[in-house]
Order: sequence, then structure tokens, then C-alpha cells
Amino acid sequence: MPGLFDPFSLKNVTLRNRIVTSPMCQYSAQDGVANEWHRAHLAGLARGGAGLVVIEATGVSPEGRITPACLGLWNDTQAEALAPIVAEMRKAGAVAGIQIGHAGRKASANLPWEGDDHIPAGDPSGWETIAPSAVAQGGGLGRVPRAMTLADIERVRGDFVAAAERARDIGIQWLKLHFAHGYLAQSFLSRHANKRDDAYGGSFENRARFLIETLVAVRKVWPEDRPLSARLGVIEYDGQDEETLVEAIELVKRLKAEGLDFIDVSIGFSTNEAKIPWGPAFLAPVAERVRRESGLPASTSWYISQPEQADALVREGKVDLVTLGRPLLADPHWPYAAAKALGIEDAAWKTLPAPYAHWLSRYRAA
Ligand SMILES: NC(=O)C1=CN(Cc2ccccc2)CCC1
Repeated sequence: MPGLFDPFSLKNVTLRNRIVTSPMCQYSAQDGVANEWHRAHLAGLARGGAGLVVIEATGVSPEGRITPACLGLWNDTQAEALAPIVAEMRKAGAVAGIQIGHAGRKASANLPWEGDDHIPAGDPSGWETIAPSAVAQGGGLGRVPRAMTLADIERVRGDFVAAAERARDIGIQWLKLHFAHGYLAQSFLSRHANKRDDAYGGSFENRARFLIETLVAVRKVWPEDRPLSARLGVIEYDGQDEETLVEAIELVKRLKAEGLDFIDVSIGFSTNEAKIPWGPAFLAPVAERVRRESGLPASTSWYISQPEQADALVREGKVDLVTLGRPLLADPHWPYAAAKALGIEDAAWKTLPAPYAHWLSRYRAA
């Protein structure tokens, strides 16, 4: 079985290794437009050696952002600002990806380090939130969203398509739909958030409808030869795990039948009452089951931080790719350090650009 530093090919892309950067929100944009922060941040991750660098959760519309400082891809100005950054990521040897999404009832929030809660209604920096039903997440996210009309559903589906077209046109190679973490798409699937009694609520088929329709619509514009993936919350840790997992795996099978190429297994975060068993690679067994039962290549994340641990997840066939978040914030060159720790031949040249690799590989420095 391949290890962490064996390449991974899917459609027309080949990742130099199995390491994926988690699409970590930077909350550093104005009007959704990428700037020097995003350029240095993303180029840094690409130059650090990750196989696939995924640009943070990017709003498909202004109200689809989590906070006013999130990236967007609903206009040409935003696309033009990202284009050179994508080129830089690819020049550094990474495959360039992006996660596009709509934050639903979790939208219109303050930055995490400025409260992480909803912007007070009436504050001009916030906006009306929309969701499957007029049910709030609760806690700091207590704002009750407006229940979406069928026109809203159609419009948001179109926003996903338009964002996918813009991502396609600026050279993004790997598209990831944000179907996780209690945001809009996840909330359609969740019985916690979706109380609709029309074709988009109630039965599993109805609760899965928005996700499947969105995938089908995006597949039509996303090039057949580039990977189309989704991050999906397959478990809520709310006491109904087996039921949720069975539904989620059935959904993944249907998404696969409609052209999904890859599944990134995550958590639903649809309820604040969840009892999440945080711990080293705790989601890996769940990801292994989704990968095995759906037949799709898969990745997972959460509390993966050690080279041997990440390598074992791949070698044991639990996942095809490993997604890291905070370890890469702590050290964007984690892939280089991991390659050395795993005794990979030519660790520097396998992960870092020439200006770094030349010197690091010559003098057998520490
Ligand atoms: N854009 C995303 O998917 C985000 C996910 N988060 C992970 C997270 C979710 C819930 C609890 C802890 C961490 C933090 C905020 C942004």
C-alpha cells in the first residue's frame, strides 16, 4: 500500500504526496477579495510541500460568507485577485484547490477572535441569514434565519455553479463543495436544522435533494478531467450516529453516481449538543467505512499531526489523502519535516522549491 509520500493521481491531476491543506478560513478579505495575506499564506503552504493546497471556504455569494472578512467568488474582481495566487501555488508544485460554500444559518458572524458569534441584527456589517428552516443553530449563533423559498434554493444553486465556473477559469484544478460543518448544504441534510415539509425536507431523499441537485449542476460546468470533491459531515455525535452514517453513505453513493470523484469525510456540526470524541485521528475509522462502502477515494482530517500517524492512515488503506489544518499553520514546511522523519530519500527536493532544497539537501544540516 502507498505511503504518505507516494503520488496520488485522480482525473488529470497528480499530487506529489498525500498531504492536503485544510481549507482554513483566514478572515482577512475585504468584500471577498484576496489580498497580500492570502497570496503569502497560500504560496507559503504550496512552497512548504503539501500535495494539494485548498483555498479556504469561499462564499458563493455575499450572504454565503461566514463572516464579512471571508473570501468570495461571486464576481470577476474576486476571480482576478485569486488568479495570480493560483498560478503561484501551482508553480510551487502543489495542486491548487478551492472550497466553495454557503454558510447558511451560521453566516453573518463576527471573526472567531472577535466573538465567533452572530453580528447583532441591525448592525450594518451583518446581513439577513437564510437556511432550510427558520431554526437557529443556537448558542452564540442564535439568529433565526429566514426559511428559504424555492426561488432562494434555485438562486443559491446557481451561485454554486457560477463560482465553479470562475474557479475553472482561473486555473483551479480541484474543486471541493462545502457540504459540512453545519453550513447551508449540511443543514439541508440534517434533521436538526431542516424542518421543511416540501420536496426539500422530511424524507432522506428530500433532505439530500439540495446537495445532489447542487452537485449535478456544478458537474455540468466543472471539467470532466478535473477532480470534483465534497467535504461532507457524515456524523454528528448526537446519539444518532449509525442512522446518520447510513444516510450519509447512501448520499455519497448517489453523489458518486452523479459524478463526484472524491469525498472528504468530516463532521456535521449541526447541533451544539454534540459530544465529539476529540482525539488523535479520531475520525479515521469513520472515513475508512465511508471510503469502503461508497467506493470513492477519500480523505479525512481532525487531530492528525504526526508523520508516522499520517503515514499509517494511508498505508493501512484508511484514507487516500490526509488533511492537516493547524499543524500547517504552525509549520507550513511540515511536509518537509515529515519526509525527513519518515526517511524519504531527497526529502528537501521532494517537498521544497530549489532555493530552499539546494541548501537543505547539500550540507546534511540538522
Ligand atoms: N469553514 C469551515 O469549515 C470552518 C470550520 N471550522 C472548524 C470547526 C468547526 C466547528 C467546531 C470547531 C472547529 C472553524 C470555522 C471555519
